[in-house]
Amino acid sequence: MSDSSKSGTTRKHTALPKAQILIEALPWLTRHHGKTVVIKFGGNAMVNEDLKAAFAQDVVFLRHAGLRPVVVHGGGPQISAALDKHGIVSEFKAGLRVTTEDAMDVVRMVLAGQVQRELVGLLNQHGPLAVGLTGEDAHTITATKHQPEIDGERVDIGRVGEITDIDTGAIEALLADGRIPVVSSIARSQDDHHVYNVNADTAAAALAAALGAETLMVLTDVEGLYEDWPNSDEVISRLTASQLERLLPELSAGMVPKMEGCLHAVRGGVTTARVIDGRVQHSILLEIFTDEGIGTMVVPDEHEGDAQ
Ligand SMILES: Nc1ncnc2c1ncn2[C@@H]1O[C@H](COP(=O)(O)OP(=O)(O)O)[C@@H](O)[C@H]1O
Ligand SMILES: CC(=O)N[C@@H](CCC(=O)OP(=O)(O)O)C(=O)O
Repeated sequence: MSDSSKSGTTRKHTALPKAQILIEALPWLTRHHGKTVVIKFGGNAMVNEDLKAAFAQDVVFLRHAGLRPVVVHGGGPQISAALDKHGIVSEFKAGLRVTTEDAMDVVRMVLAGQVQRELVGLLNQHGPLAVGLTGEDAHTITATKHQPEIDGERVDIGRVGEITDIDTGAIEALLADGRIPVVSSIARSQDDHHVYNVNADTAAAALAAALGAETLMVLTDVEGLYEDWPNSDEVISRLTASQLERLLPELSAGMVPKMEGCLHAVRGGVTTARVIDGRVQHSILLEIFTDEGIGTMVVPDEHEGDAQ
């Protein structure tokens, strides 16, 4: 045997650890293959360009790994900044933006014309994958006027919508074509010819349930649901739907639509709903392909113990 072939058999394969990392993902790849994952990217998690680019990489990775990712995006801080420029003061009631007719135009401009376009652009740096739409398109999200109850009274908060119907046709067609739908949380109106502003967590949860998604993943700017916020940063790692239901009345601010959404999703057939820290680079991959599940996971009561 020549010296050169001998050295070939003993050559150190420096890339071997990479192969091991890839093969460790095999059980997760098998489990999630062909499954729909709805990922909500919150405006507060879009804190810098690197994170947004890593988010896009993760979503494209999921798509190439055989999953069917659907992105629903928020943009609360971006809307507030734009309203400020227009001299419109932002006000929230029951965790929802009071949306006048003028504010609605700005909301639509920012979500559909700015945030959605940016995410579509980032995803499409990896190929002709992402297609942006709003709930208005092809009747994807229909809503009626939402009047939340505050201290026992119905309150008018303007053009804020309560979802009455989801038509998954356009999203299903895009998924079947191998595309990544990127959905802005604006609904067509059931009542008139205008549109409604819908909280993006609520829209993502409703879409996840209607699509029969396996997972709803909500990326935000905290590690998950804190047990005793704001007094402690102890994260609740796992909750059943019933446990969450009991906890809901105690929750405040941005966590209300998120956790109501998670509950709606798992009660609507989604296997797991997770709130995870969007400030951690590649948090989506960590969550889907490793044991190191981070954040808060909500599971249906009957699946307690077997969802991962
Ligand atoms: N129990 C809780 N655990 C974690 N965060 C909470 C809790 N209650 C309220 N919050 C607040 O909710 C915020 C996340 O909601 P929100 O600001 O709407 O984010 P996003 O733009 O991602 O939708 C957190 O930054 C935190 O200030
Ligand atoms: C009715 C309502 O409150 N709509 C939200 C829609 C955007 C959103 O939900 O963005 P985040 O996910 O970043 O919070 C708003 O106007 O801020």
